[in-house]
Amino acid sequence: MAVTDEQGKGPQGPIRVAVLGARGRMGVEVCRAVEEAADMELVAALDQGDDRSAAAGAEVAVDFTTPDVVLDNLRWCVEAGVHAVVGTTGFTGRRLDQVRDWLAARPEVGVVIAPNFGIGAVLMMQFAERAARHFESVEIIEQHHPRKLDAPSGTATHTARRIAQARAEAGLGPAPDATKDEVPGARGADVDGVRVHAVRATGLVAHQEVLFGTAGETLTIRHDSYDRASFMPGVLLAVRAVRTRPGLTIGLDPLLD
Ligand SMILES: NC(=O)c1ccc[n+]([C@@H]2O[C@H](COP(=O)([O-])OP(=O)(O)OC[C@H]3O[C@@H](n4cnc5c(N)ncnc54)[C@H](O)[C@@H]3O)[C@@H](O)[C@H]2O)c1
Ligand SMILES: O=C(O)C1=N[C@H](C(=O)O)CCC1
Repeated sequence: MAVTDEQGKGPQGPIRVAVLGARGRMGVEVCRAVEEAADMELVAALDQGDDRSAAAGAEVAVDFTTPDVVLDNLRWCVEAGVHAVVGTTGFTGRRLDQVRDWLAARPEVGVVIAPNFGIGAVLMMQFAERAARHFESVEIIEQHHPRKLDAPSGTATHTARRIAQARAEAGLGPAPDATKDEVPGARGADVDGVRVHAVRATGLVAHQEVLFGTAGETLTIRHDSYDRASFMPGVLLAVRAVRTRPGLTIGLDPLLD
């Protein structure tokens, strides 16, 4: 593994980065950001059907593919000793345990999996977690472009889990809801007891509102990504950090702190 300093410019030069999903909406943006970063070098830009072994020369692989292929990519990275930064969604608790198992056999490898690399989105989730114990009601409304494959979004699912955990720790029960008669789906998905509503519309990129309510007041915490450029500072931050963070890091929070 290459020896590099904190900025990535070590005796062996810039951080060698491979991008998986390079022709996708995020992949194109990540390739551009890596090429523009003075301390990084794009050594492989791979998409479906390409030979993955071209990424073996990378120190860090960035994966923005699809939930059905990401685990296979990640397993390959860990086994090849390539650190991984993963933005692809679909990580259930079981999938994360699977990644931990692979990492146990390669403890020097680092993996960062973040449902959202937008700094504003990371703060929105932190604020929502902090507010959670003060409000009896909470619902999440996420809005995305219509070509998105998964619903609800990884960000909304992650936010809901964090809110549910904070509510449980505060001893809050289920949010009040008298609904008896429901058109299926009208009340959204139930993620750990938190209702999540997924909107898809042309013109949107990635947006989320967390709506809290209690007697006489509501609090809305909202984040908007209008452009995929919003994710790039977080992706580059993770690429720089992952080499010195062996094991699994979930979310960008520990890197921001
Ligand atoms: N964490 C974040 O901040 C963040 C931000 C945006 C999107 N996402 C997530 O990233 C993922 C990708 O989003 P997108 O909008 O770029 O999707 P996309 O469909 O535009 O791109 C996915 C790309 O992966 C490629 N691909 C499929 N199988 C592959 C394989 N086996 N190897 C290499 N490439 C393969 C596809 O051909 C495609 O080019 C989604 O899960 C999305 O939810 C996360
Ligand atoms: O465009 C997408 O797809 C996005 N996916 C992530 C999610 O599911 O939360 C992050 C936001 C954009």
